[in-house]
Amino acid sequence: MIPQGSKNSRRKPDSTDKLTDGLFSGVLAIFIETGVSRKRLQVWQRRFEDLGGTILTAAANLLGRVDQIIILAAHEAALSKGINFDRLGSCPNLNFVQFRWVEECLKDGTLLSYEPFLLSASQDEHILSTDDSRLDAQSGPQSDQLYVTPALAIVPDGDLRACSEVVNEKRYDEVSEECTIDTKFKAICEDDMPDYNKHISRPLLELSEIYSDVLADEWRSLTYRKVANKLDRLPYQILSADEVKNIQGIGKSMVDKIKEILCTGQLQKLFNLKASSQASIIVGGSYRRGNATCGDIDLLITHPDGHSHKGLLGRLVTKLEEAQFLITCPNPFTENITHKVNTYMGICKLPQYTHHRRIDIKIYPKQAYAFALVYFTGNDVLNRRIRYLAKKKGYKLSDQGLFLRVGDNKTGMASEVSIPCETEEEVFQKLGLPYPEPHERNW
Ligand SMILES: Nc1ccn([C@H]2C[C@H](O)[C@@H](COP(=O)(O)OP(=O)(O)OP(=O)(O)O)O2)c(=O)n1
Ligand SMILES: [Mn+2]
Repeated sequence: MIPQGSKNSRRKPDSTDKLTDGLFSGVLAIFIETGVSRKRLQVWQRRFEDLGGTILTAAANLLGRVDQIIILAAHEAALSKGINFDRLGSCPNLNFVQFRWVEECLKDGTLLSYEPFLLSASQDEHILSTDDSRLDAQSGPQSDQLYVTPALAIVPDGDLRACSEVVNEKRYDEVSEECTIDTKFKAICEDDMPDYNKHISRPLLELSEIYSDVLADEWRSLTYRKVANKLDRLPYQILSADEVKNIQGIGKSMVDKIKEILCTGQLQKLFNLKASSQASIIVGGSYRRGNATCGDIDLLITHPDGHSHKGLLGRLVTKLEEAQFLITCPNPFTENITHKVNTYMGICKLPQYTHHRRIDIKIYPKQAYAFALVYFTGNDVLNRRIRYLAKKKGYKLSDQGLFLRVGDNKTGMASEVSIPCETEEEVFQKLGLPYPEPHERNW
């Protein structure tokens, strides 16, 4: 539970306080579906969440966990549906507010006071339990039966008469003493919300990034990012996976992942993806041969799953440009469609250095990687020799593979399918050569 007054710099919004992105940031709400069209409800809910609000289900068990929550409903009668007041009962700032408040906030671009939009309700279980025959959702609660308890602070100062028809006079004083507009807004606006759930949201965000940057699965990436954002906005700490079931838009498989993070402190799926993804990267050329100086950087990349290398170069280059490592060139890509090799040829610079360096990044499919490694490790003299040797043996050797020549050697025609080699050792073996370590390839 968030102790009252433990948060610093909470502000009371005023009409000049224009908020946009985080308009509903830190606001926990339960939307009561009764008495409003599903479409309208969905529009409000989407806008509310997009602007930072968190929607909980009516079944949310928040006993002792939150100090501020609003119940949004079309009208007072709708409040009788589906709210478990036992579970919300210890929330000191529980407000019942018309949907119109959301609409007006959106129109105004500011977080408006609840005051003009407050609904009267009772948490008395005898009156508001869903199966209570005394409540009629169509005609609304009978006025003489509805009253407010101090814990349910819904009546604003100076507005006591407005509710006089439905509020038991005897309880009025208690209510007004405890409830002021200030307390209602106390927890809503926060300049710097503590990171209650970063330990859960961080691994989910990492998953989102891997899905987007490495696996090009934007849909999954978005799903994880959305859930991580929802958790970041919560003004309380999630202690059990059961609690996230009550947050709108978090499905069973996500609940399972959150449960795993809470129980084990990590996420096996993330661990596996990290272990298998950004691919296999080797710096080739003179660097790999161990030369003291290098003319450029030759990066060779593949992905072990055989297909995730596709589209990787674009995403990688974008990231490295964003990191200001790669210097954008006017036309940096050359794509060899026939052989499915992606090449970036450009310039790079580390932030702390003044010198720029030439860099080539080449991405190969897994089945060609061993041949590419041999070729781009070089040196060029060795390459010419082994190409010549391969030709004499009836093959054509390139960075793409080892192809059996067809017809007579002069035509240069070769099979389209390479002899499979997974490692450089195998390439040299197929050519009948002993394997030279990279540093032994300076011919
Ligand atoms: N005409 C060429 C050019 C290159 N290569 C192969 C062998 C090279 O070792 C490798 C990388 O090319 P580089 O031009 O980057 O050469 P190095 O990395 O060997 O040397 P440097 O330090 O000059 O970059 O590609 C080749 O076989 N024939
Ligand atoms: Mn080089």
